[in-house]
Amino acid sequence: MSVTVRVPAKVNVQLAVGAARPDGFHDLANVFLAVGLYDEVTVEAADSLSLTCTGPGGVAVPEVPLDRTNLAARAAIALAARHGLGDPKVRIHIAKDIPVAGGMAGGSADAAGALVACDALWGTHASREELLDICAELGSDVPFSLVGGAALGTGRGEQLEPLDVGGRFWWVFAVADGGLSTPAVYREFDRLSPEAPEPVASPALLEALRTGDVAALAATVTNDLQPAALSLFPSLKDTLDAGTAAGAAAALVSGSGPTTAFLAADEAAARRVADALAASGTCRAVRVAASPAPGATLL
Ligand SMILES: C[C@](O)(CO)[C@H](O)COP(=O)(O)OP(=O)(O)OC[C@H]1O[C@@H](n2ccc(N)nc2=O)[C@H](O)[C@@H]1O
Ligand SMILES: Nc1ncnc2c1ncn2[C@@H]1O[C@H](COP(=O)(O)OP(=O)(O)OP(=O)(O)O)[C@@H](O)[C@H]1O
Repeated sequence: MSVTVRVPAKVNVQLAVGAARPDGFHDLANVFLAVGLYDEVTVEAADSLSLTCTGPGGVAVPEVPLDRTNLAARAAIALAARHGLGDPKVRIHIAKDIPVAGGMAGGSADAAGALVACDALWGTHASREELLDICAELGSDVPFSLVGGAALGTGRGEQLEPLDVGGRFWWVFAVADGGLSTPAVYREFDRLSPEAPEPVASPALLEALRTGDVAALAATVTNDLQPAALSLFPSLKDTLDAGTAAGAAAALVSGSGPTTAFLAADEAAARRVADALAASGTCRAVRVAASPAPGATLL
């Protein structure tokens, strides 16, 4: 028997970042929105833990580790340990469609997917709270990958409050040539903003989400990590400019980057922006997706 779980990517429509905490993390006001780009995690019983990963068209994805450091493997190990199952005897396959190291929480999605899939395979019946606890141990973005939709993340982003979304938002994502390390971007943030104020969610942005108002959301999206990502990856400015010139309602770096995100008025506008970005030569690939999207879902 095998179990497959589908998990979404995310974009941060507001990422307000405070000063570094003593534990090295940063307090956030992190408004997550799940978008309709998905990885699928399939698990089946085996003699020992093993992992495979393929991208679109079944090609290998060399950036993704296939050992026990992979977040999906770590999720299986954590669930098995909590339930006294020892080393997990499971074969995990990740069908990856979320850009890797792109600031879209692809690894986090795989962790949430593997957790839900193993829980179903093993019949461990973990409660929602237990699943969220394990997610938070695995990474700051992982709890949101489990719940999907839209949520305000506080603390280091792991404490979630679900948010209402009153409509559909269309996005274009420009995948950069190369990746950015999340810790490196946070370190650059510290260098550029040593006196960062306490992060606060924007009431106008939450209202724009609640009413499904694209123009209002476009006017209120912000990412405090954007200057740091641009400092480490200056050519992202060309991508942002190309999307803006093509008529995007808003252009921003997605999370810690280097994927850039463009909010469009509707699906037709998103397709036009995507075509212009693809022709601009400022990015490696372009994806169109709608939000919100559901969290980890058993198929
Ligand atoms: C940039 C975002 O993707 C926005 O959602 C997240 O804040 C990053 O979440 P993530 O990749 O799940 O991050 P984690 O795996 O928890 O942490 C990786 C590293 O990012 C930095 N980090 C992460 C989250 C946070 N609130 N403050 C941080 O400073 C720390 O250096 C940490 O060692
Ligand atoms: N299942 C996984 N999928 C992708 N990368 C993984 C996975 N497990 C571990 N990694 C490692 O994590 C790094 C970051 O990958 P990921 O795609 O999660 O980045 P990201 O989208 O920038 O994450 P975030 O938005 O949460 O900061 C990769 O370079 C890879 O070495």
